[in-house]
Amino acid sequence: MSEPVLTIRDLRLAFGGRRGHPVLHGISLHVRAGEKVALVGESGSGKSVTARLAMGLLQESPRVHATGSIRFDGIEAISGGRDIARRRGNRVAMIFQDPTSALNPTFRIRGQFRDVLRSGDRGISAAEADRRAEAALAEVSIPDPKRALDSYAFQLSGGMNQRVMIAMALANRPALLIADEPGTALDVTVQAQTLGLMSDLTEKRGTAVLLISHNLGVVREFSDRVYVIYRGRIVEHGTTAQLFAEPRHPYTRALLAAIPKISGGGLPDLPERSPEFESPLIVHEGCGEPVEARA
Ligand SMILES: Nc1ncnc2c1ncn2[C@@H]1O[C@H](COP(=O)(O)OP(=O)(O)OP(=O)(O)O)[C@@H](O)[C@H]1O
Repeated sequence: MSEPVLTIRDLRLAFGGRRGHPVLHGISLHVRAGEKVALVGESGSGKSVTARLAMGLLQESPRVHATGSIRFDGIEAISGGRDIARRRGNRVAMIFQDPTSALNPTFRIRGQFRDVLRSGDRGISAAEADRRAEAALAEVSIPDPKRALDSYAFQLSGGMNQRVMIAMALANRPALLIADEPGTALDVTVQAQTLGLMSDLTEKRGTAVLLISHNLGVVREFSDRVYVIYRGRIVEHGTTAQLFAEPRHPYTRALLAAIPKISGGGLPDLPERSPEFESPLIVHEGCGEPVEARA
């Protein structure tokens, strides 16, 4: 089995300092090279904060108290100091729920694309950056890449912006893409197209993906393995096949039992808390922590 590109161990997070509001209670997960892994759970369960910590986007805030370990290519992101983003370079990229607000409204796509490419290749000329940007946009089926490069995000549709964001995220060939509910801010058709595109491109390039989702239908289609998160704890993990065929945790069962009753596979209205949902973690066979992460 290949090495994990991302290994998260016993990740704990509180907002408002050490004695503040606890949000994560010891998350452990890993993503191996080329693997598609989903983190699924309802709103507020801690999916986005896990992704943001993995990207090094929360650590700097004085209100954030995080412990545990997030290792990416051997680089520690929790205790790694201020230059995490630089040292991690372009090996990890992220796409967000709402592409239009994730892109900078005051710069044309061309300038933003150049910045992204220059962060991966400092010596790249403007002409070469534009050539690569056009090729990247063509790859995500943008019909007129030159025109898209000359546009501002607000001049493009949500679906187009989503494609631009995928193209930018993959432009420097990251080893891992973290996708936080991509396209959920858009309509369902665009969301499905976005996932299809992301799936095709990452598969073609062998990019590992950590997909954050509340949508079990999407998870089933997209991922090889699934972690189910409930109120800041992983309650079950296994291969997608294992989890859907033989869900063992009461919370996972409750989620799955509700799928046919809801449109689009989103999470149903479950009771917010149930003593059953606090049952211990269940790990399916063959889905334990990687050996190298146990030490
Ligand atoms: N900056 C913040 N300050 C204080 N609390 C926060 C902050 N960001 C998130 N939280 C809290 O952390 C918890 C987890 O939030 P998170 O955004 O990770 O949930 P989520 O599972 O991604 O939900 P959603 O699907 O709605 O995005 C929530 O209770 C949220 O209120």
